[in-house]
Amino acid sequence: MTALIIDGKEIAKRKKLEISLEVEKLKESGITPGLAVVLVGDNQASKTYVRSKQMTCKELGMHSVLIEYTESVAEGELLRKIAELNEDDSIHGILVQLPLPKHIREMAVIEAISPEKDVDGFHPVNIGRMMIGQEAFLSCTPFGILVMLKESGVALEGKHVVVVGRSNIVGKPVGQLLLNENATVTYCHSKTKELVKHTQSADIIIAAVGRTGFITKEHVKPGAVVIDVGINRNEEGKLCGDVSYEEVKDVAGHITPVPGGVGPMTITMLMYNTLKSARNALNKLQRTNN
Ligand SMILES: Nc1nc(=O)c2c([nH]1)NC[C@@H]1CN(c3ccc(C(=O)N[C@@H](CCC(=O)O)C(=O)O)cc3)C=[N+]21
Ligand SMILES: [Mg+2]
Repeated sequence: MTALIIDGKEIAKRKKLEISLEVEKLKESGITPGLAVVLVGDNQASKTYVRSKQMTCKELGMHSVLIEYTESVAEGELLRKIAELNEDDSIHGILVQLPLPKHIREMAVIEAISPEKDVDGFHPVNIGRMMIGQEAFLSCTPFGILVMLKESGVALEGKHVVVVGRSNIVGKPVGQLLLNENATVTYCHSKTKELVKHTQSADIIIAAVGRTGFITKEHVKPGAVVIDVGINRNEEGKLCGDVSYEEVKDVAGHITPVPGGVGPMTITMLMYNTLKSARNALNKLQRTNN
């Protein structure tokens, strides 16, 4: 048996087409969705991601601005820029590329972004709202995973999801999002005992550990859905997932590749969130004009 490959790139392409049509409509109402990306330092991977986000904005007819700082920028300067972007009506989404240099408190920066423009869905207000099932910006990677599963016809209700990894930007929110879909969710992490026992009982495994090839065929129940969130680079700079793809694909029912899986969905949901924020801004404008 060989797994069905969940083609993230293809699903992203369809979603981007839908988004671009919505952008067109919004433009007719006089609003162009705008995304501001803040990049600090010259981390090569960060630069690549940021470029890709900007290209996608352009492709979808959205406005984008890039604000760059050197590694030594003061936290205060960053916070002042964010305050300015919060007030800028041409900007509907603000994204500060992570990670930030050590002298900058990431949480202070994230909390400075207006929750209404937090298209990353990292602000505690959006995380909290998502947790209690309220309207919120959903974190892009978890949101992208949810869309991929739905588009692939994977049922979630009553299914056992095992999330391996508990980061604030992937592990924790993806588990919560799938819990909201009535899945039964287990979180595993570096201190988990007998990891294989847990993952072997999973209908869906979300691998978000940050270690190349960490999930092997022994972890996977035959027919399970395996979502690989890993974006590791090997010595040659090649992108590798957290799943040993070649062996797991013979056991799993569905699998996502790296590249071409979760990554393209992450960027697409960022575009979706920016569109949504622009739509919210238009609605607000129309309410105050009435
Ligand atoms: N504030 C903030 N928001 C983020 O959303 C954010 C961030 N910081 N810091 C870094 C991570 C990483 N991330 C990715 C986005 C797209 C791909 C992606 O499109 N990957 C392609 C391949 C890209 C390549 O070849 O390098 C793929 O998997 O097919 C990967 C990773 C967003 N992040
Ligand atoms: Mg830091």
